[in-house]
Amino acid sequence: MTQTPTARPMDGTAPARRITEESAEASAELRRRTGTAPCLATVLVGEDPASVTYVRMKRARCRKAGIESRHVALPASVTTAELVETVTALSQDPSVHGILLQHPVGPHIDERAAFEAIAPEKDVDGVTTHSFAAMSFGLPGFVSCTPGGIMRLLDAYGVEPAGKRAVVVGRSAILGKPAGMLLLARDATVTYCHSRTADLAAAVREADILIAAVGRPRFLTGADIKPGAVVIDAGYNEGNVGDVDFESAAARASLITPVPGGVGPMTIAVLLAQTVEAAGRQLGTAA
Ligand SMILES: Nc1nc(=O)c2c([nH]1)NC[C@@H]1CN(c3ccc(C(=O)N[C@@H](CCC(=O)O)C(=O)O)cc3)C=[N+]21
Repeated sequence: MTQTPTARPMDGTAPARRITEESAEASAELRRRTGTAPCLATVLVGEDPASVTYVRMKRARCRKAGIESRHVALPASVTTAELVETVTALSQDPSVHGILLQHPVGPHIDERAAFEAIAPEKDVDGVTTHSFAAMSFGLPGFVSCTPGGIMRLLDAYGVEPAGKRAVVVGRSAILGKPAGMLLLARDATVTYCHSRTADLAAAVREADILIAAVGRPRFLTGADIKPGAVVIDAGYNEGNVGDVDFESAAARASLITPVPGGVGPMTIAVLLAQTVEAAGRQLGTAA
Protein backbone atom coordinates (compact mmCIF):
# COMPACT_ATOMS: atom_id res chain seq x y z
CA MET A 1 0.00 0.00 0.00
CA THR A 2 1.35 3.42 -0.86
CA GLN A 3 0.44 6.34 1.32
CA THR A 4 0.83 9.97 0.46
CA PRO A 5 3.24 11.64 2.85
CA THR A 6 1.73 14.62 4.58
CA ALA A 7 4.63 15.41 6.88
CA ARG A 8 7.07 18.20 6.22
CA PRO A 9 10.63 16.85 6.44
CA MET A 10 12.73 18.44 9.21
CA ASP A 11 16.00 19.05 7.46
CA GLY A 12 18.88 19.14 9.93
CA THR A 13 21.54 20.04 7.42
CA ALA A 14 20.57 23.72 7.01
CA PRO A 15 20.39 24.60 10.73
CA ALA A 16 23.56 22.52 11.30
CA ARG A 17 25.32 24.55 8.63
CA ARG A 18 24.27 27.80 10.32
CA ILE A 19 25.60 26.60 13.69
CA THR A 20 28.82 25.42 12.04
CA GLU A 21 29.30 28.82 10.37
CA GLU A 22 28.76 30.60 13.70
CA SER A 23 31.27 28.26 15.32
CA ALA A 24 33.78 28.93 12.53
CA GLU A 25 33.45 32.68 13.08
CA ALA A 26 33.83 32.34 16.86
CA SER A 27 36.81 30.05 16.37
CA ALA A 28 38.52 32.49 14.01
CA GLU A 29 37.86 35.36 16.42
CA LEU A 30 39.35 33.37 19.27
CA ARG A 31 42.44 32.60 17.25
CA ARG A 32 42.83 36.30 16.36
CA ARG A 33 42.56 37.33 19.99
CA THR A 34 44.62 34.58 21.62
CA GLY A 35 46.76 33.08 18.86
CA THR A 36 45.30 29.69 19.70
CA ALA A 37 42.63 27.71 17.87
CA PRO A 38 40.14 25.50 19.72
CA CYS A 39 41.28 21.88 19.91
CA LEU A 40 39.07 18.80 20.27
CA ALA A 41 40.63 15.48 21.30
CA THR A 42 38.83 12.47 19.84
CA VAL A 43 39.33 9.10 21.52
CA LEU A 44 38.33 5.94 19.69
CA VAL A 45 38.61 2.44 21.12
CA GLY A 46 38.83 -0.32 18.53
CA GLU A 47 38.05 -0.19 14.84
CA ASP A 48 34.30 -0.59 14.54
CA PRO A 49 33.64 0.71 10.99
CA ALA A 50 30.62 2.84 11.96
CA SER A 51 32.53 4.45 14.86
CA VAL A 52 35.53 5.09 12.60
CA THR A 53 33.21 6.83 10.13
CA TYR A 54 31.48 8.94 12.79
CA VAL A 55 34.76 10.11 14.31
CA ARG A 56 36.16 10.88 10.87
CA MET A 57 33.04 12.95 10.10
CA LYS A 58 33.37 14.84 13.38
CA ARG A 59 37.04 15.63 12.72
CA ALA A 60 36.29 16.71 9.14
CA ARG A 61 33.56 19.06 10.38
CA CYS A 62 36.01 20.45 12.97
CA ARG A 63 38.54 21.17 10.26
CA LYS A 64 35.88 22.99 8.26
CA ALA A 65 35.09 25.19 11.26
CA GLY A 66 38.73 26.03 12.02
CA ILE A 67 38.79 23.73 15.04
CA GLU A 68 41.86 21.58 15.45
CA SER A 69 41.49 17.97 16.42
CA ARG A 70 43.85 15.47 17.96
CA HIS A 71 43.00 11.85 17.45
CA VAL A 72 43.86 9.10 19.92
CA ALA A 73 43.25 5.59 18.59
CA LEU A 74 43.37 2.80 21.16
CA PRO A 75 43.24 -0.94 20.53
CA ALA A 76 40.02 -2.80 21.33
CA SER A 77 42.02 -4.67 23.99
CA VAL A 78 42.67 -1.52 26.06
CA THR A 79 41.81 -1.84 29.75
CA THR A 80 39.57 0.49 31.74
CA ALA A 81 42.63 1.69 33.68
CA GLU A 82 44.54 2.51 30.49
CA LEU A 83 41.57 4.31 28.96
CA VAL A 84 40.98 6.31 32.14
CA GLU A 85 44.67 7.21 32.17
CA THR A 86 44.51 8.43 28.56
CA VAL A 87 41.40 10.53 29.18
CA THR A 88 42.87 11.94 32.42
CA ALA A 89 46.02 13.01 30.57
CA LEU A 90 43.87 14.84 27.98
CA SER A 91 41.87 16.46 30.80
CA GLN A 92 45.15 17.83 32.19
CA ASP A 93 46.63 18.89 28.85
CA PRO A 94 46.16 22.66 28.45
CA SER A 95 46.42 22.44 24.64
CA VAL A 96 43.21 20.34 24.54
CA HIS A 97 39.94 22.23 25.12
CA GLY A 98 37.36 19.51 24.50
CA ILE A 99 37.26 15.71 24.72
CA LEU A 100 35.08 13.29 22.78
CA LEU A 101 35.24 9.66 23.84
CA GLN A 102 33.35 7.79 21.16
CA HIS A 103 30.68 5.41 22.43
CA PRO A 104 30.62 2.39 22.57
CA VAL A 105 34.02 1.41 23.94
CA GLY A 106 33.52 -2.35 24.17
CA PRO A 107 31.83 -4.57 26.76
CA HIS A 108 34.93 -5.30 28.86
CA ILE A 109 35.49 -1.60 29.62
CA ASP A 110 33.75 0.47 32.26
CA GLU A 111 32.58 3.22 29.91
CA ARG A 112 31.08 5.30 32.72
CA ALA A 113 34.44 5.39 34.53
CA ALA A 114 36.12 6.56 31.33
CA PHE A 115 33.50 9.29 30.74
CA GLU A 116 33.92 10.52 34.32
CA ALA A 117 37.65 11.08 33.68
CA ILE A 118 36.71 13.93 31.33
CA ALA A 119 37.23 17.27 33.11
CA PRO A 120 33.87 19.09 33.39
CA GLU A 121 35.18 22.16 31.56
CA LYS A 122 36.24 19.93 28.63
CA ASP A 123 33.10 17.81 28.50
CA VAL A 124 31.91 19.26 25.18
CA ASP A 125 30.09 15.97 24.42
CA GLY A 126 28.04 16.33 27.61
CA VAL A 127 28.57 12.78 28.89
CA THR A 128 29.71 13.27 32.49
CA THR A 129 27.67 13.14 35.69
CA HIS A 130 28.58 16.80 36.16
CA SER A 131 27.10 17.80 32.79
CA PHE A 132 24.00 15.65 33.25
CA ALA A 133 23.30 17.15 36.67
CA ALA A 134 23.86 20.72 35.45
CA MET A 135 21.49 20.11 32.54
CA SER A 136 18.90 18.54 34.82
CA PHE A 137 19.00 21.49 37.23
CA GLY A 138 18.95 24.05 34.39
CA LEU A 139 22.45 25.28 35.25
CA PRO A 140 24.96 26.41 32.62
CA GLY A 141 27.07 23.62 31.16
CA PHE A 142 27.43 21.35 28.19
CA VAL A 143 24.56 19.19 26.97
CA SER A 144 24.83 15.77 25.41
CA CYS A 145 25.18 16.55 21.72
CA THR A 146 22.33 14.55 20.17
CA PRO A 147 19.72 15.73 22.71
CA GLY A 148 21.06 19.28 22.37
CA GLY A 149 20.82 18.98 18.59
CA ILE A 150 17.24 17.72 18.85
CA MET A 151 16.22 20.77 20.92
CA ARG A 152 17.86 23.13 18.45
CA LEU A 153 16.08 21.37 15.59
CA LEU A 154 12.70 21.71 17.34
CA ASP A 155 13.44 25.42 17.83
CA ALA A 156 14.48 25.84 14.19
CA TYR A 157 11.07 24.50 13.14
CA GLY A 158 9.10 26.47 15.72
CA VAL A 159 7.99 23.39 17.67
CA GLU A 160 7.09 24.51 21.21
CA PRO A 161 7.41 21.64 23.73
CA ALA A 162 5.49 23.39 26.56
CA GLY A 163 2.29 21.54 27.38
CA LYS A 164 2.88 18.83 24.77
CA ARG A 165 3.12 15.13 25.43
CA ALA A 166 6.65 14.04 24.59
CA VAL A 167 7.43 10.35 24.44
CA VAL A 168 11.05 9.22 24.42
CA VAL A 169 11.61 5.66 23.28
CA GLY A 170 14.97 4.66 24.76
CA ARG A 171 16.71 5.64 27.99
CA SER A 172 20.43 5.56 27.28
CA ALA A 173 22.70 7.81 29.33
CA ILE A 174 23.74 10.08 26.46
CA LEU A 175 20.61 10.04 24.31
CA GLY A 176 17.18 9.03 25.56
CA LYS A 177 17.52 10.03 29.21
CA PRO A 178 18.97 13.51 28.62
CA ALA A 179 16.57 14.14 25.68
CA GLY A 180 13.66 13.62 28.07
CA MET A 181 15.24 15.90 30.68
CA LEU A 182 15.68 18.71 28.14
CA LEU A 183 12.05 18.36 27.02
CA LEU A 184 10.94 18.40 30.66
CA ALA A 185 12.95 21.59 31.20
CA ARG A 186 10.92 23.11 28.37
CA ASP A 187 7.67 22.10 30.11
CA ALA A 188 6.72 19.09 28.03
CA THR A 189 4.96 16.19 29.77
CA VAL A 190 7.52 13.45 29.30
CA THR A 191 7.07 9.69 29.14
CA TYR A 192 10.04 7.35 28.83
CA CYS A 193 9.48 4.02 27.08
CA HIS A 194 11.95 1.16 27.13
CA SER A 195 12.32 -2.59 26.79
CA ARG A 196 10.13 -3.24 29.85
CA THR A 197 7.33 -0.86 28.90
CA ALA A 198 3.93 -2.55 28.84
CA ASP A 199 1.94 -1.74 25.69
CA LEU A 200 4.61 0.40 24.12
CA ALA A 201 2.46 1.09 21.05
CA ALA A 202 -0.29 2.66 23.18
CA ALA A 203 2.23 4.88 24.97
CA VAL A 204 3.87 5.95 21.71
CA ARG A 205 0.49 6.83 20.16
CA GLU A 206 0.05 9.50 22.88
CA ALA A 207 3.07 11.42 21.64
CA ASP A 208 2.72 14.94 20.25
CA ILE A 209 6.51 14.89 20.08
CA LEU A 210 8.08 11.48 19.58
CA ILE A 211 11.80 10.89 20.12
CA ALA A 212 12.95 7.55 18.73
CA ALA A 213 16.23 6.56 20.37
CA VAL A 214 16.26 2.78 20.71
CA GLY A 215 18.76 1.69 18.09
CA ARG A 216 16.54 -0.78 16.29
CA PRO A 217 16.08 -0.27 12.56
CA ARG A 218 12.55 0.88 11.61
CA PHE A 219 11.26 -0.11 15.07
CA LEU A 220 8.43 2.45 14.91
CA THR A 221 6.00 2.68 12.00
CA GLY A 222 3.07 4.86 10.91
CA ALA A 223 0.59 2.78 12.91
CA ASP A 224 2.40 3.90 16.10
CA ILE A 225 2.21 7.60 15.28
CA LYS A 226 -0.48 9.98 16.52
CA PRO A 227 -1.76 11.97 13.52
CA GLY A 228 0.01 15.33 13.37
CA ALA A 229 2.84 14.31 15.68
CA VAL A 230 6.37 15.69 15.38
CA VAL A 231 8.64 12.69 14.86
CA ILE A 232 12.34 12.92 15.70
CA ASP A 233 14.34 9.90 14.58
CA ALA A 234 17.53 9.84 16.66
CA GLY A 235 18.29 6.22 15.85
CA TYR A 236 21.54 5.27 14.20
CA ASN A 237 21.73 1.72 12.89
CA GLU A 238 23.72 -0.28 10.38
CA GLY A 239 23.47 1.14 6.89
CA ASN A 240 22.37 4.63 7.99
CA VAL A 241 18.85 3.48 8.88
CA GLY A 242 16.88 5.19 11.61
CA ASP A 243 14.52 3.80 14.26
CA VAL A 244 11.47 5.01 12.34
CA ASP A 245 9.99 3.68 9.12
CA PHE A 246 10.01 7.01 7.32
CA GLU A 247 7.45 6.29 4.58
CA SER A 248 4.64 5.08 6.80
CA ALA A 249 5.42 7.54 9.62
CA ALA A 250 5.47 10.49 7.21
CA ALA A 251 1.89 9.69 6.23
CA ARG A 252 0.75 10.47 9.79
CA ALA A 253 3.25 12.97 11.18
CA SER A 254 3.22 16.73 10.64
CA LEU A 255 7.01 17.01 10.81
CA ILE A 256 9.57 14.22 10.62
CA THR A 257 13.36 14.07 10.54
CA PRO A 258 14.96 12.09 7.71
CA VAL A 259 17.90 9.74 8.22
CA PRO A 260 20.40 10.77 7.01
CA GLY A 261 20.13 14.55 7.07
CA GLY A 262 18.12 15.07 10.27
CA VAL A 263 19.44 14.65 13.80
CA GLY A 264 22.96 13.47 12.78
CA PRO A 265 24.26 16.77 11.39
CA MET A 266 22.75 18.64 14.36
CA THR A 267 24.66 16.37 16.76
CA ILE A 268 27.96 17.30 15.17
CA ALA A 269 27.05 21.00 15.01
CA VAL A 270 26.42 21.07 18.77
CA LEU A 271 29.77 19.35 19.37
CA LEU A 272 31.55 22.09 17.39
CA ALA A 273 29.67 24.92 19.11
CA GLN A 274 30.43 23.52 22.56
CA THR A 275 34.11 22.97 21.68
CA VAL A 276 34.51 26.62 20.70
CA GLU A 277 32.68 27.69 23.84
CA ALA A 278 34.95 25.52 26.01
CA ALA A 279 38.06 26.90 24.32
CA GLY A 280 36.83 30.46 24.83
CA ARG A 281 36.45 29.87 28.55
CA GLN A 282 39.81 28.11 28.90
CA LEU A 283 41.64 30.73 26.88
CA GLY A 284 40.15 33.41 29.10
CA THR A 285 37.83 35.07 26.62
CA ALA A 286 34.17 34.10 26.41
CA ALA A 287 33.55 32.82 22.89
N1 LIG B 1 30.46 9.98 22.89
C1 LIG B 1 29.66 9.90 21.85
N2 LIG B 1 29.00 11.01 21.43
C2 LIG B 1 28.19 10.94 20.35
O1 LIG B 1 27.56 11.98 19.98
C3 LIG B 1 28.06 9.71 19.65
C4 LIG B 1 28.76 8.61 20.12
N3 LIG B 1 29.54 8.73 21.21
N4 LIG B 1 28.67 7.41 19.51
C5 LIG B 1 27.88 7.21 18.33
C6 LIG B 1 26.76 8.22 18.23
C7 LIG B 1 26.26 8.37 16.82
N5 LIG B 1 26.49 9.75 16.46
C8 LIG B 1 26.24 10.28 15.21
C9 LIG B 1 26.60 11.55 14.87
C10 LIG B 1 26.37 12.05 13.61
C11 LIG B 1 25.77 11.27 12.65
C12 LIG B 1 25.56 11.83 11.29
O2 LIG B 1 25.86 12.97 11.03
N6 LIG B 1 25.03 11.04 10.34
C13 LIG B 1 24.75 11.49 9.01
C14 LIG B 1 24.97 10.44 8.00
C15 LIG B 1 26.23 9.66 8.18
C16 LIG B 1 26.83 9.18 6.89
O3 LIG B 1 26.59 9.82 5.85
O4 LIG B 1 27.53 8.16 6.93
C17 LIG B 1 23.32 11.96 8.93
O5 LIG B 1 22.51 11.51 9.75
O6 LIG B 1 23.02 12.72 8.03
C18 LIG B 1 25.37 10.00 12.98
C19 LIG B 1 25.60 9.50 14.25
C20 LIG B 1 27.11 10.37 17.50
N7 LIG B 1 27.27 9.56 18.53
